[in-house]
Amino acid sequence: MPHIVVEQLIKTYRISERAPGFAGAVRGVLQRRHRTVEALSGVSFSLERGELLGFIGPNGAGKSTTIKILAGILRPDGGRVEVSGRDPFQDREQHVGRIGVVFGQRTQLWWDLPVGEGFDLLRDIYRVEPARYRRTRDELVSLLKLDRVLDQPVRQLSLGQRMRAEIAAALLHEPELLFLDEPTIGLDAPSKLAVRDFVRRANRERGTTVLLTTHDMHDIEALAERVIVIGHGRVLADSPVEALRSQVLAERRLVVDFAHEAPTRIALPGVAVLSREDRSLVLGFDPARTAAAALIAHIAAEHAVEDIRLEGLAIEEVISRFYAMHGAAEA
Ligand SMILES: Nc1ncnc2c1ncn2[C@@H]1O[C@H](COP(=O)(O)OP(=O)(O)OP(=O)(O)O)[C@@H](O)[C@H]1O
Repeated sequence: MPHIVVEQLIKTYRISERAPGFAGAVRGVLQRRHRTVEALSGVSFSLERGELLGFIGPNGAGKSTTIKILAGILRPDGGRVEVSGRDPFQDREQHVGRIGVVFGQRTQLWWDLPVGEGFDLLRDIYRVEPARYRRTRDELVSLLKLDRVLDQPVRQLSLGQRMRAEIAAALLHEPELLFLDEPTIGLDAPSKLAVRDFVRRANRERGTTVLLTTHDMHDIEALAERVIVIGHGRVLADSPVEALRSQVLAERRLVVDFAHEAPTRIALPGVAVLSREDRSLVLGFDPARTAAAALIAHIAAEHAVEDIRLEGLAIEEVISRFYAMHGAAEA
């Protein structure tokens, strides 16, 4: 049985509107006007135990709404959602004990309490058995390098320290499923690496299922094998990261540095010179017409070559092209 099953999920928000100015305020009191925003318009996917899924999409696509539904915080207006065979909203009490949630923009710790005391409170809330709690806490404190901040109130922590504390807090009760909503937002490079490394280990070593949303495509490249792209409340793609790359870019690039002046053309089907400098060429080629290996073999047989490398588009470029292709970004 999959860990998460989501079928045709629908969620609409009602927003009250009022006309500007005093008259608008008065009219608003007498007669409320509402507008609806369809955040999810039929989202379907499933996730197996132990998977690490990148859940991406432009601003306003519906990612956080989906996570809130999966976490049992929001009730969907339509469709089916099951996590470990349970309805997250209906079975909230059992559900919260099995999941961990990190919202990068919000804290689940107590602002004025020292980090260590916040952890102890979570132990009580989740009713974690004391010996087990100590073991898990000590492990998390050491892996996430939190020993020096345990006595500090959360409000005094740097963003990187706070995020590491948040991740530890979400894992103290050893959840089998972890939702990470923008866990690396605003972090410096070493902190990002530390968070990524930790998430990878939790997934590989403990088998924790992870659903990760992020705008940082390096997170995706470093962690996710599979991505779901959502836009305008719908799933636009659900595929391995590599497949997405080739879906966006049929053409691939080969850069060749020659030991002599670069030729002006390479006479093979589907191969074009994209740019040329005295000793180097950038070639675009369609791998369906000429495979990379055949192209490289052809060039090496005909010319003295100093260096040759295949170039893919950076994942960031792949995703932004994908959003553009599907008109996924907000207008
Ligand atoms: N509490 C709310 N009340 C009204 N509208 C909301 C609420 N929460 C989200 N929305 C709207 O629902 C849509 C989806 O929002 P959601 O936060 O799920 O997107 P997201 O993909 O997480 O975006 P981002 O990348 O900007 O965080 C947006 O149009 C948003 O304005």
